[in-house]
Amino acid sequence: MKTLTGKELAAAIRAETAARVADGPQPRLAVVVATADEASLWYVRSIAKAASGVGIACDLADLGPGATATGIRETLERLSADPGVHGVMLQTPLPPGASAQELAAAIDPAKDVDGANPLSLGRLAAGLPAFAPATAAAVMALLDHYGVALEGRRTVVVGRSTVVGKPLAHLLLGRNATVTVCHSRTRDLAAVTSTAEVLVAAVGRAGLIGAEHVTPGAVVIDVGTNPTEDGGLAGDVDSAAVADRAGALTPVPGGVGPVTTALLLRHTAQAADLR
Ligand SMILES: NC(=O)C1=CN([C@@H]2O[C@H](COP(=O)(O)OP(=O)(O)OC[C@H]3O[C@@H](n4cnc5c(N)ncnc54)[C@H](OP(=O)(O)O)[C@@H]3O)[C@@H](O)[C@H]2O)C=CC1
Ligand SMILES: Nc1nc(=O)c2c([nH]1)NC[C@@H]1CN(c3ccc(C(=O)N[C@@H](CCC(=O)O)C(=O)O)cc3)C=[N+]21
Repeated sequence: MKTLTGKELAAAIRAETAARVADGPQPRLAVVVATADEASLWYVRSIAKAASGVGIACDLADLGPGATATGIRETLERLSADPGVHGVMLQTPLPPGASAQELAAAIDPAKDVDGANPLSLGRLAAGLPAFAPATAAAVMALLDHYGVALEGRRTVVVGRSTVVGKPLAHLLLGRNATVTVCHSRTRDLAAVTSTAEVLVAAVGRAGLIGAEHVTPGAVVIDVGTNPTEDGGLAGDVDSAAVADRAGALTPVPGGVGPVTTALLLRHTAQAADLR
């Protein structure tokens, strides 16, 4: 089995972004946070660090876990109207009573670098230019980087969230793949995923995908980032179990994650250019 690492691809995307940024005025990304979730805060810190590495300014608007939907909306509206800000991202999870889907409508689509505004998803579905959620874009970038053919091929996405599964299904359709989307109500998951030549797991359950879910030779992309008891990170795929069956697998950590962060920054540089 081949291991499809994301670190080199992420480094190449960051280098390309840094070169692009060096030519013009400094792009600015604003990240709105309203959570104490440790995994989420880790991601925010890694965005800030990577941004500074490529010459993008990163502002954190930390409203805290007690933030209200109104407070979050007003912050998103203010940042959307601020000509000095080029990218706006609303980090999830949000406090109870605040809906990411509803609030994301307050992000100017021109600054929606994580593709969270429903308008961005609609444009993506219609085949119009739009920012895709960085994670969905990262899956496509990894498939392209490793030369995985998509046209006409059977692809199965496990997970239908607005951040990953749904936008990814549209991106795959746009490349003429044959796409099946599974979720928690799917009957006999293994029977469906076994049809996949390309299988993407975006669920959030460590080790859900085992040998019985994978057909021999399949390319498997693991989006899951599940915290383990020892402070580590596990994917949705039981990598030891599928090692003898999969043709290729992305590792966790070191697979989709680093590419996601790099693409969020590329999107921010693009948003600054397009202004
Ligand atoms: N590396 C990265 O850049 C990123 C990683 N992630 C990770 O990806 C994973 C998914 O994230 P996200 O999409 O936000 O998660 P959500 O919880 O929003 O969605 C999970 C999806 O999985 C489905 N699901 C849950 N249990 C099962 C099951 N037993 N069988 C089949 N489907 C199931 C759900 O179905 P239903 O709709 O029916 O509830 C839902 O569609 C998480 O581990 C997250 O941490 C997320 C974003 C970025
Ligand atoms: N609006 C929104 N968009 C997101 O994209 C989003 C979000 N909210 N909320 C939280 C999740 C989680 N997420 C990760 C991204 C990168 C890594 C990543 O790079 N992880 C490293 C390892 C980290 C470690 O070792 O702890 C890796 O996979 O190599 C992880 C997790 C994006 N998310």
